[in-house]
Formats: sequence, structure tokens, C-alpha cells
Amino acid sequence: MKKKLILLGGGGHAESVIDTIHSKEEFKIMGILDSSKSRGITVSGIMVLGSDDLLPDIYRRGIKYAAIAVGSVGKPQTRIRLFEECKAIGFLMPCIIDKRSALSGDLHMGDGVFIGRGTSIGPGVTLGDGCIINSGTVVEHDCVIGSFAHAAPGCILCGNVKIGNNAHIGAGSTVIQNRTIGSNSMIGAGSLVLSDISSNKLAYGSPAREVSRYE
Ligand SMILES: CC(=O)SCCNC(=O)CCNC(=O)[C@H](O)C(C)(C)COP(=O)(O)OP(=O)(O)OC[C@H]1O[C@@H](n2cnc3c(N)ncnc32)[C@H](O)[C@@H]1OP(=O)(O)O
Repeated sequence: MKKKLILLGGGGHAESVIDTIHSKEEFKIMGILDSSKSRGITVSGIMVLGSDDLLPDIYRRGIKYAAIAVGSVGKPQTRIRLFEECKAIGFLMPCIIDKRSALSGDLHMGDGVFIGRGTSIGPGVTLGDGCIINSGTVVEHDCVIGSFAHAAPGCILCGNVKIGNNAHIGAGSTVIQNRTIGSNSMIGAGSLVLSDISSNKLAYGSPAREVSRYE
């Protein structure tokens, strides 16, 4: 029998999360919580039930799994807050992994990771809590991706790259092997990262340069 799961967030990223959940037979999505949407509307066929105030009641009614479907393009504080709220209530935060991804058997994951369609993840990789590996991204051997970091669609993270907590790697960026991106940093879309990027920096371009602080 499918496990019952509640989704938090009903925007664009939620559509991808729903599509990925539907690629497998593991979870039945019981509804969406999103205070910015009207109760009763549907997102990809799933009904919005109300806001996250309903979480304790939903847990008492026997739904024990939750997934954060709020997206982030840098600054993932809302994702972190909702993740912590769910954990405090007792929800289990499963990893949502698309059937159309290619994953090494030697993969280490925290809770609540999202791995989208068409991704490829090599051996010895570690993915922190709540991180997003978005559609078509390649994460090569021995990479370490921090908690709540987001590798946007179509990135290439070469071998042994380290991405700090909460960092965002913009769509279509490449990070060459053995480089480190510091926590909370933003790498602009289409960047080519040839050298380390410090924490709390906005960097972009080819080659990527640190442009300003990012906080
Ligand atoms: C499923 C999904 O959709 S997930 C979402 C995926 N999306 C992404 O990853 C987007 C990541 N965001 C970006 O790349 C953004 O452009 C950011 C965050 C780097 C910069 O955004 P802003 O601060 O709003 O910068 P803004 O658009 O005002 O541009 C400022 C300058 O930087 C330049 N610039 C901005 N982004 C980039 C970039 N990625 N590469 C090169 N130059 C850039 C602009 O051309 C502009 O230059 P100018 O001052 O000479 O005209």
C-alpha cells in the first residue's frame, strides 16, 4: 500500500515534486498546504487544503510523511523553517527521487532530499538534508552537497566538488573538479567555476568571479 504524504508548497517546484512522486508507486499525495493559495484549488491534480497551521492535525489524522515542495533560488530559509516544523511534529521526511534518474549504489543522503528527472549521481556522493538536485544535473563522484543547497537544472558538478549549506548553483553552471563553493553563496546561471568561491558571495560568469556579498 502507498504511504500517505502531505506536500508543503504549491508553486512551480511543487509541480516537479508531484511529477517525480508520480514516477514511482511509493507515496499517495493527500494534499498541499500553502497559505498563498486558495483552499480547494488544485495543483497538478492535488488539492490545496489550507496553510501549514494544519500540520499537527494532519499528523494526528495518520499522515506521517511530509515533503517540502517550496522551491528556492538562493536563500532557502522558508524550506528550512518548514522542514524543522515538520520534524518537530514528528513527520518523516523521505527523499523524493525520480524514477528517471541514474543513481550510484554508493550514495549517502540526509532527509528530505529532492532528486529530479534525468539527473545522474556518481559514487561516493553525499547529499545533505533538504538539498535539491534539479532536472538534468550531473553530480560526479565524491561530491559533497550541503544541506538545503540547490543545484538548479542542467548543472555539471565534476568530481570531488564541495557545495556549502544553502548555496545555489544557477541553472546550466559547471564547477570543475576539486573546487569548493562556500555556504550561502549564489552562483549565477550559466557560470563556469574554475576556482573556489567563498561563503556568502554572489559570483557569476565564465570564468565565474565573486561580484559582491550575498546575504
Ligand atoms: C526549475 C527552476 O527554474 S530553478 C531556478 C533556476 N534559476 C537560476 O538558477 C537563476 C539564478 N539567478 C541568476 O543567475 C541571477 O541572474 C543572479 C542571482 C545571478 C543575479 O540576479 P540579480 O541580482 O537580479 O542581477 P541582475 O539581473 O540585476 O543583473 C545584474 C548584472 O549582472 C549580470 N548578470 C546577472 N546574472 C548573470 C549571470 N548568470 N551571468 C552573467 N552575468 C549575469 C547582468 O547582466 C547585469 O549586468 P549589467 O549590470 O552589466 O547590466
